[in-house]
Amino acid sequence: MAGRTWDESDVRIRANKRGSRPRTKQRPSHEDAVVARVVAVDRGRYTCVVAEDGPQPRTVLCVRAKELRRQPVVPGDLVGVVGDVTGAPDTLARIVRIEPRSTVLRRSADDTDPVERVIVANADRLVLVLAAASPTPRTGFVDRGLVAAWDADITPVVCMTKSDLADPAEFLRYLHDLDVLTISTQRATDRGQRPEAGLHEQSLAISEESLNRLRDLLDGHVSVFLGPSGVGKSTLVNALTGAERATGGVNDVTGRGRHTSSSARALTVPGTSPGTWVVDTPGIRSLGLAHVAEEDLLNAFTDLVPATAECPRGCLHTADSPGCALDAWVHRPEASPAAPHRLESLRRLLAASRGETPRGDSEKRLGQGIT
Ligand SMILES: Nc1nc2c(ncn2[C@@H]2O[C@H](COP(=O)(O)OP(=O)(O)OP(=O)(O)O)[C@@H](O)[C@H]2O)c(=O)[nH]1
Ligand SMILES: [Zn+2]
Repeated sequence: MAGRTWDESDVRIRANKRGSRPRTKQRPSHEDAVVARVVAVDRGRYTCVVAEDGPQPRTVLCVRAKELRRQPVVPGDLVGVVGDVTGAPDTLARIVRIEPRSTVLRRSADDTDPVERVIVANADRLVLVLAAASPTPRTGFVDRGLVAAWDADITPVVCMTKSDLADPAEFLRYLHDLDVLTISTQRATDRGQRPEAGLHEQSLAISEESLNRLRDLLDGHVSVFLGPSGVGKSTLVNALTGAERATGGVNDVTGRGRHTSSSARALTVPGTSPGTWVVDTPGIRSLGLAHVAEEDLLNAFTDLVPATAECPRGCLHTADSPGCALDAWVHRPEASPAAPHRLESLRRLLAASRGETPRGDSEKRLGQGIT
């Protein structure tokens, strides 16, 4: 066999040899399926984009094949689609396969709800949106978001909006020792800078400099945006994507443009490379963490993990856990100067994943509220 190179014909020969197996047991292979990205889900109809990397991506409306009935298909999913995939009006294609997911962002309705739902697939960034002021940023929201992101193997980003109203630096210090990307955005001050006519006239204009930095951060990624009400998430998503989701203030008067659907949707970002998506999550304010295992959280603190070997069996590593080795370890010379802060962060996040909220009721509502 030396020097023999394999090619496609070899593969076919081997496949034929196995062809005597009863065919009925084999699922249809749908070799003709084209790969598409699910961008929106609405009452059994899936809006998918075919050829997202090509010069002419097109939108195709799909249903889910019977054999996939029990499997959730969510925005961000890459799926195999057969049938009429031209995207012509009144055509309906069929999703026959869900490609393996690189990540899944799940949520339980709250910390005690054992039922978890996949809300977005294949995201690699979770952008936690907070305002520097109005409303006052809450640490609980960030703690919970970080837990959700790390648990799902998604890179968290903290985005502070309204930095024209207050300096976000103080709040961002809270994230000091955590390996978290941060960015701040603000409204445009230049009165000459207007949103393109008719595009997002309802939205406040965001500074072009902020938007450029954001686009750099998002480029080539699938980013889920999550934020409490009123932080300016829609304003930001509109500015980035040219979408027209109603923003606070204006719609209250006109009642126009309010989207009633609360499911996530993926949007492209003009000015970025193909494959860049922003996933908007209207109506989802936070993520219940009932499904998050504490070990997974601990594993995000790679510097602290070895020290837990000295903990008593079953140690919860909380401040009042008897004999937790972490307390002493963070003050040892070999630990980094940041270690005590890191331990504080870990404990905060462990508390969040257990549904404990150290800061009273208003924090609790913000952290867990789902509207
Ligand atoms: N000063 C200032 N105001 C902003 C900024 N971004 C958004 N806003 C305003 O904040 C308010 C809330 O913005 P939205 O985009 O509706 O906030 P949201 O987070 O989508 O809120 P929901 O629609 O409740 O989810 C609006 O009046 C915006 O004009 C900003 O960077 N600076
Ligand atoms: Zn311990």
